[in-house]
Amino acid sequence: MAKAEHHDSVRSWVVWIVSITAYLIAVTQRTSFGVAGLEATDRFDASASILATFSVVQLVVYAGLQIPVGILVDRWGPRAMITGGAALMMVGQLLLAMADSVGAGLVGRFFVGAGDAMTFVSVIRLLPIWFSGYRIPMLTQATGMVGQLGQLLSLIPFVALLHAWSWTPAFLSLAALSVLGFVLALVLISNGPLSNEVPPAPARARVLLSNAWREPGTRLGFWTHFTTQFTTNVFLLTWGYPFLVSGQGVSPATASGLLSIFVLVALVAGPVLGSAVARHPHRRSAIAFNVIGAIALSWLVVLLWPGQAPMWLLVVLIVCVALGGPASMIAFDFARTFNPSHVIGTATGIVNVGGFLAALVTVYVVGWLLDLQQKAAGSGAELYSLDAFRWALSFQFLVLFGGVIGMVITRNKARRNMAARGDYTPRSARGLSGRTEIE
Ligand SMILES: NCCCC[C@H](N)C(=O)NCC(=O)O
Repeated sequence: MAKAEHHDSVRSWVVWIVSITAYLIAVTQRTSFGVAGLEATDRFDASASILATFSVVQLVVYAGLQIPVGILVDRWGPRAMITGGAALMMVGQLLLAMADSVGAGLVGRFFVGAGDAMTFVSVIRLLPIWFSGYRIPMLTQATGMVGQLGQLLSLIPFVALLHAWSWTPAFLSLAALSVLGFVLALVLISNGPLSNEVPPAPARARVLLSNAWREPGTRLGFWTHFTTQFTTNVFLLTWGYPFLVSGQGVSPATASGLLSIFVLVALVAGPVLGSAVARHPHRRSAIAFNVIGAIALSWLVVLLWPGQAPMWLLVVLIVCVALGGPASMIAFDFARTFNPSHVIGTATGIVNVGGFLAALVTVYVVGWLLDLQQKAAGSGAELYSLDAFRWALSFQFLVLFGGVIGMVITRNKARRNMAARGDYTPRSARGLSGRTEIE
C-alpha cells in the first residue's frame, strides 16, 4: 500500500490511541459479567445453567453481528460504529445495573454483546486508513494485546467496586466508562480523508458481502481465525479450568496461575508475530500453520499421556494454546491485504466470525460428550474424569483438521488467482522476489 501524506501522522496516533481505548473499554464490559458470577447468582437467584446462558447469549450476539457490523463499517465508517457501540454498551450496563430478573439481565447483556461486537472490527478498519502498510501488522497485534488488558480492569478495579459498593453502583460505573469511550470516540476519532470513498447507495450490503466472500483471501482469513483462535477460547471461556482442576488434579490456585500464562504469552508473542508478519508477509500462512501444529501436537501429547500430565507439560500446552490468540490476528491481515479498501470492514467482520463460531460449537460439543460419557458409565460416574476429558477434548482435533483443510483450499485458490494476475510465483512464495502481501 502506498504511503499517503496523513499516514503515520500525530493525528494517526491520536486516532489509534482513542480507538484502542474504546476496544479496551469494550473488553472490560465483555468480561465484567464473568467476574460477577457469584453476585449474579444471588441477585437473579440463578442456577449454573442460567448463569451460563448469559455468556452464551453474549457470544451468540457477538458472533452473529460480526458480518452486519462489517458491512456497516464499510457503509458508515468506523467512527459511527465505535461511538454507536459505546452507546449500546452504556445502555446495556445501565439495564444490568437496574435488573432484578433474569429476563431483564439478559436484555442488558444482549445490548452489551451488540455494542462490543461493533468495536473491534471498526478499530481494525481504522488501521489501513491511518497507517502505512509496514506498520499495520504490529499495530494489529498491539490492538489485540491492549484490548486484552480490559480483562484486568474487570478483574481488579471492577471486582473491588463490586465488593465495596455492591451490584448497582458497580455496573453504573461501567456504564459511565462507556460514556467516556463514547465522548472520546465522538470527539477524537475520524474516518480520515478516505471516508468519501464509501461506495454509494442501494444493494450495497449484498454486494459488499458477496465481493468480500468471493475473495479467497477473505476465506483464508476466516479459516485462519477459525483454526488458530478457537482452542484459546475453549480453554479460557469454559473447559480449561475444570480440565486442569478435576481432570489433571491441579489445585485451584495453580490452575489460576496457569491460566494467567495466557496474558504473558500474548504480551510476548504479539510483538514477535507482528514483526514476523511485517517482515515476511509472504510467510503469513506458514506462521499460522506452525502455531496450529504446535497446538495440535501439545494437545495430542497431553491427551495421550498415561495418567495425569506433569506440570512442565501442562505449561507447554498452555503456552502453545495461548499462541493461538496472537496468531489469529494474522487472519485480519489477510482480510486487509486481499480486499479493496471499501470492502475491508465486511471482510474483517467475516474473518472475526471464524474463531468465535468454532469456539461456540466446540464448547457445546465437549460439554455434550462429557455428559454422554457420564450417562453411559451409569449413575454415580464422575462427570469431569480425566478419561472423559480425553475423549471429549479430542473433538478439537476434528475442528483443527477441518480448519486446516479450509486454509489449504483457500490458500491454493488465492495463489491461483494471484498467479493468474501475475502476482504470484513459487519464488515469491519463498520470499525471494521482493513482492509483498502474499500469503
Ligand atoms: N492477543 C490476543 C488477542 C486476540 C484477539 C482475537 N483474535 C480477536 O479476534 N478479537 C476480537 C475481539 O473482539 O476481541
